[in-house]
Amino acid sequence: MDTKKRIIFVVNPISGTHGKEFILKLIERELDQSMYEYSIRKTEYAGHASEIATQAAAEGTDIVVAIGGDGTINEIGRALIHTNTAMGIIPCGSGNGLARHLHIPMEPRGAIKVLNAGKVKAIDYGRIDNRPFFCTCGVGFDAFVSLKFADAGKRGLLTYLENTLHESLTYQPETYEIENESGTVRYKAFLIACANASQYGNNAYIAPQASLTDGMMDITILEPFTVLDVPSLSIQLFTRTLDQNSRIKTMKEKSIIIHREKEGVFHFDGDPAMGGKDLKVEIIHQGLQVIAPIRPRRMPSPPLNILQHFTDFIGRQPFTSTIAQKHRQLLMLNQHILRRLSKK
Ligand SMILES: Nc1ncnc2c1ncn2[C@@H]1O[C@H](COP(=O)(O)OP(=O)(O)OP(=O)(O)O)[C@@H](O)[C@H]1O
Repeated sequence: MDTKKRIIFVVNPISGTHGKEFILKLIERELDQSMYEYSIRKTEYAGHASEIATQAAAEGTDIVVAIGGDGTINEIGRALIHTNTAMGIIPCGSGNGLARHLHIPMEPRGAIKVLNAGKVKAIDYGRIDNRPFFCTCGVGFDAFVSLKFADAGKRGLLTYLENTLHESLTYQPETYEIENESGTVRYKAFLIACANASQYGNNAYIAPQASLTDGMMDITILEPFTVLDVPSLSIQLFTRTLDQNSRIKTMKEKSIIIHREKEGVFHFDGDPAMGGKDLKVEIIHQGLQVIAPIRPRRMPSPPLNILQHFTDFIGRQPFTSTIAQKHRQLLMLNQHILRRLSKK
């Protein structure tokens, strides 16, 4: 009887970085084929990764590996929750928040080694308005940016850049009420982030204390701020100390309801969706199996030089040959710059 485990690699050809053909060759060379038999599927449209993963789980596939970013991970993760199929990750997005939190190496060879080690770990996931998320979700400026970003393809790069940058400068904080078991608290906020993982991606730690296994979500509320707050907020975002800023309020909860003045956009793992005035956000403990490093590498000391960090980020963006890919990468880059702006 064949005792090899079955893996399906799901490639999102349009996600952030890395040439995907190179990764497919590496898989052939580096994956332990005495342990695994594998197949590869490429997504053809948004939502396709979810369909592939749902079918894989129904067929009893052992592991579905996302070759993409947090959007692809969301699609695959939500199809695998509460199944016996584990999710693996070869990080290929522009932010890679979940993979970074799990200490999965950013280089594909290292990520394949993690698959070969085959260590399965159960992690929590969240739901906002019944939509699963694995990294972060929220309302406010971030959700607004995710919506602008989703519309960008239809309206063209220049219009997108112009509108989003302009609106980021004039974005007005809104009033929200957060209801938990002990009552309701009102906040005026630029954004409210509900975090399962500690970061948005690119080591931007919106919820530095968040854990994927504590059954709780870390809520970060960014209250209105002035230009004088910008330097400390931006440094603290990248040095895992944002929770020390006086403009930031934090809570740890299993479940909350966000009440807002009107219906509108929220985001889940960076993708926008429209919702009503009241949004239930909750964490489900250990609902997803993931393949993660046996012993996470020690966390590096907090980076002190934010400029270096930003330069590293810019330097990591490859320039690919087709105009469409360049277009998309520019959009990605802009999205991440805006994400940074939104935390300042
Ligand atoms: N073949 C496809 N055509 C169009 N869209 C796709 C296709 N496959 C997947 N998608 C969508 O592409 C979006 C972006 O992918 P993903 O989030 O993985 O990359 P990223 O945005 O570069 O990474 P990150 O979220 O880490 O910044 C996802 O929301 C996914 O639904």
